[in-house]
Amino acid sequence: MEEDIQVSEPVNCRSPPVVTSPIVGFTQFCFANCTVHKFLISRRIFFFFFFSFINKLAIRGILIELIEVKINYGDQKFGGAAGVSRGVEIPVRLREPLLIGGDRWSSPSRTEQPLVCPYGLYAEQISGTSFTSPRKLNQRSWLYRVKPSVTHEPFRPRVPKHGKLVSEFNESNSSATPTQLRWKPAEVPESPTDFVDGLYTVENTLDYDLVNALLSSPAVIHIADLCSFRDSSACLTVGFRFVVDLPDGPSRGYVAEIFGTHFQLPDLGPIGANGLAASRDFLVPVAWFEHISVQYDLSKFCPYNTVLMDHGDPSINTVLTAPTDRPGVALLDFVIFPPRWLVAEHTFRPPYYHRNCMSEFMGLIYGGYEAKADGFLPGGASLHSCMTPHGPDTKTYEATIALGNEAGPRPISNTMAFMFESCLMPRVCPWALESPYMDHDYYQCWIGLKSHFACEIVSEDGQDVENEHAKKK
Ligand SMILES: O=C(O)Cc1cc(O)ccc1O
Ligand SMILES: [Fe+2]
Repeated sequence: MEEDIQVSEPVNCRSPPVVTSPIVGFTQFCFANCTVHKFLISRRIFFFFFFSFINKLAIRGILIELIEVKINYGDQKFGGAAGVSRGVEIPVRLREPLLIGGDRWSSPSRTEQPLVCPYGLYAEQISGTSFTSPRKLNQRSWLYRVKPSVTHEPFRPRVPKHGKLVSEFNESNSSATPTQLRWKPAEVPESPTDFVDGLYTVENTLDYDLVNALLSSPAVIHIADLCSFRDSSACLTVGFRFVVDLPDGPSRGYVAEIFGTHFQLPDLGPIGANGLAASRDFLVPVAWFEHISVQYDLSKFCPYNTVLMDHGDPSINTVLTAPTDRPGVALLDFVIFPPRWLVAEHTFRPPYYHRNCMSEFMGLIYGGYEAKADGFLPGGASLHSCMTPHGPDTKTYEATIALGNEAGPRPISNTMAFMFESCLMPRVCPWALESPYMDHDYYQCWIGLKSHFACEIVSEDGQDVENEHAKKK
């Protein structure tokens, strides 16, 4: 926008800034608790995206998983709280002053709202929680802008032509299924496709009880691959306007959007003060109008893992969590499966077979995934709904058993999978179920699991089990 000026280098921001203008308005009204979208984009776009959630007049948080595209905000300037995303409770430097020209402060020193702000800027508050939220939960930022954000023309609806981006869910556009679902990676379209047209909804979670009881507001999850470096995630705050640019060409990915609570770093409990995602690694621009609220390079994640026996629960690799009112129950956990060493002794090391009362949407950013020898590919996705059984495919199981108990420490490398784990029941959109990329043979990856049951006592070190395997070969 013409009145916007470029103010200073964003702190830690690695990609060079590109000045863009918002040209498209899009307002989304969301009535579900969780929705998953995928998108494919094939051309550079200038995109103005305004997620507006009006149900119960609440502002919510969006998580965008970024793979290859760069996101620039169209017109936000930050001073005061220094671009701290209200969507993520991360202890970043508060009260960072706005830099203009790289060396001068514009943040008012004594008050958020002086009669006239430095440089003649307008002060504008953006509230992430209700005014009266308890202090420890209250989130807001003060922005100092060339012009307040109210200076815009009326919004025009901008809906994708394909009609597969939805935010109001009902019996006709979504259904729940206990079947394990998996999608192959979709191809990036050859025709020019911008972020809006490339975005489509995979699933949502609608919790009627919660909605009816007004305990928690509906939420939407989108999924997308978007970033200029492949290993990055970003947390965007609802209500922010941003521009999506494609400095590195076509991209595809995952966007998860939630409504209900804000993302925050998980408590570390007995892990102690260090480990997992460190707050210092969340890149927060200071005084810049083109930025993502919070950007996080997944390769910085410090994974914890079992060091003696048994396979730990994936929650150990939670990057961000959006809690519900129930302790330990997440509206959405963002969990990753990064490169790491496997060292457990006398242990089945891959993910265990399981049924989870939470639902699991997974995607693969690059490499392979430890539980699937075939079929789960970068850009693909899987959904294991509440209580849906899943686990390693037959090849992985057999290969693991074949290694036996003498398998030494082994690195898992060149991999980055992620999971969106939600307490809500996912409802899948018909176009996702009927997609040509749907892997209709997914169930076959387990059908080959043989019975190794033997009516004899097997020793706990698994020796006899191995013999039994050997006999059956
Ligand atoms: O299902 C999956 O592959 C995700 C997952 C990984 C793991 O290591 C343990 C449990 C789990 O749900
Ligand atoms: Fe799982």
